[in-house]
Amino acid sequence: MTTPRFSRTEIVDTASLAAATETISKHHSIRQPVAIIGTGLLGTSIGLGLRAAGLEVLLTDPSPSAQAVAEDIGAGRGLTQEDQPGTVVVAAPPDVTGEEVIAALQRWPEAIVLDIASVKTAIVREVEHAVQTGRITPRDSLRYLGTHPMAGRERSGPVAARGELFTAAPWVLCTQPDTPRQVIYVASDVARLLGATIYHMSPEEHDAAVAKISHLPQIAASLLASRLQDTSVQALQLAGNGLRDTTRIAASDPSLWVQILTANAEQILPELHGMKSDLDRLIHTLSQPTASGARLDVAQLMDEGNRGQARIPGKHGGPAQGFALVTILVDDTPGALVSALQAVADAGVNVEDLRMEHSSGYQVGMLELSVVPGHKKHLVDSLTELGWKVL
Ligand SMILES: NC(=O)c1ccc[n+]([C@@H]2O[C@H](COP(=O)([O-])OP(=O)(O)OC[C@H]3O[C@@H](n4cnc5c(N)ncnc54)[C@H](O)[C@@H]3O)[C@@H](O)[C@H]2O)c1
Ligand SMILES: O=C(O)C(=O)C[C@]1(C(=O)O)C=C[C@@H](O)C=C1
Repeated sequence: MTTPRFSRTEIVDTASLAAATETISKHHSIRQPVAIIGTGLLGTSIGLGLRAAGLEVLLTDPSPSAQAVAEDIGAGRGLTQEDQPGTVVVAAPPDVTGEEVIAALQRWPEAIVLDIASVKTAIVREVEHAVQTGRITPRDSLRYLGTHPMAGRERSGPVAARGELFTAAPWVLCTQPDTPRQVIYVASDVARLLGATIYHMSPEEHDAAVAKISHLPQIAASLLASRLQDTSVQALQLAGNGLRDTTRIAASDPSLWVQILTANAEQILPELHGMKSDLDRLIHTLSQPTASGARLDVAQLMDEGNRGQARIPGKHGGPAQGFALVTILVDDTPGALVSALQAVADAGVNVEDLRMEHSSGYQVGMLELSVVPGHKKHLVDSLTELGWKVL
């Protein structure tokens, strides 16, 4: 069960397809109802997205309040003993996901069972072990497919859920050589209906990739933010975007990350050693900053960072697209943000990305919009004409 069928990564850019046709096809092969096991951030977001696509969704969570909130915000209705889901999505913490997958395969002998945990090899091994010990049959295990949506937030629980969380996000399907087509279709359709971009990888390829692009960034952000514990309030007041950009995910749930990092330790360790050697190099260089070659070495380190950063794909996949930034000063009053965005819409310009910055002590915010470079001048002119202050 561990040999990858896909030696290369296959990409089906469903988000671009959807954009081209302006609508995501609602036709799908998902067997209903869909049961979601675990109604935290991810489970509830999936429920909301599938409900919006018109699917029947059943919810269950050992925390009655998490389940009640998920039901109240419209992610589905409570699962009952009599229900026979056709598809099950396990959205529980990683260290109980394997057991929940096995329990679902046992309890609903016809259902296709997916999980969305952040690590994949450990869970595949648990399912294999359940086959070896006779808890489930090899045939049962074929109804399971491990998946991972590469979208989330630094907050947990159903209150933070959003049905649009997965729009244009990568969604990995850890397809195995013997995974039946029907199971792949169902998993693909779940991701596609939620607006995600599908990638096929083996569990091992997945875990190696996320060690670099998700787990190391989390560690770096946590270690960096940890330095702030003893930083004076006066110094923290000066914090600008640099600190905010590099520490957002340090607010993530520690119990989730304990599970992720320990489950993928084997893949993470080489990344940590690589980072340690870069740090050692910088410490060595900066301990004699005026020595011959020191400045060159620092410049090289920064340049290596530039090169790595430039390789991160942009919003639409592929090479990073350099959007132009337009910053508008917006009053900190109700409705001001809506008016600003309406003015942008009236100018006929699409917003590729946006963020809001507040300077402490001021009653104004800075609305930073990313737009296609060719549209920048027209947008700035239109907004200025309407009386908006564009920085
Ligand atoms: N948070 C992210 O950014 C993110 C992104 C992608 C994937 N994931 C994965 O999604 C899964 C859920 O993460 P989350 O962020 O939604 O966490 P969360 O803490 O918001 O929700 C987890 C939910 O699972 C419930 N739960 C605990 N034990 C359970 C069990 N045995 N059976 C069923 N439910 C159980 C909890 O009560 C809670 O409501 C994890 O496996 C995580 O690795 C998280
Ligand atoms: O954007 C965030 O807040 C995330 O934590 C998302 C993120 C990531 O991109 O690393 C974190 C862990 C998950 O397994 C998947 C996605």
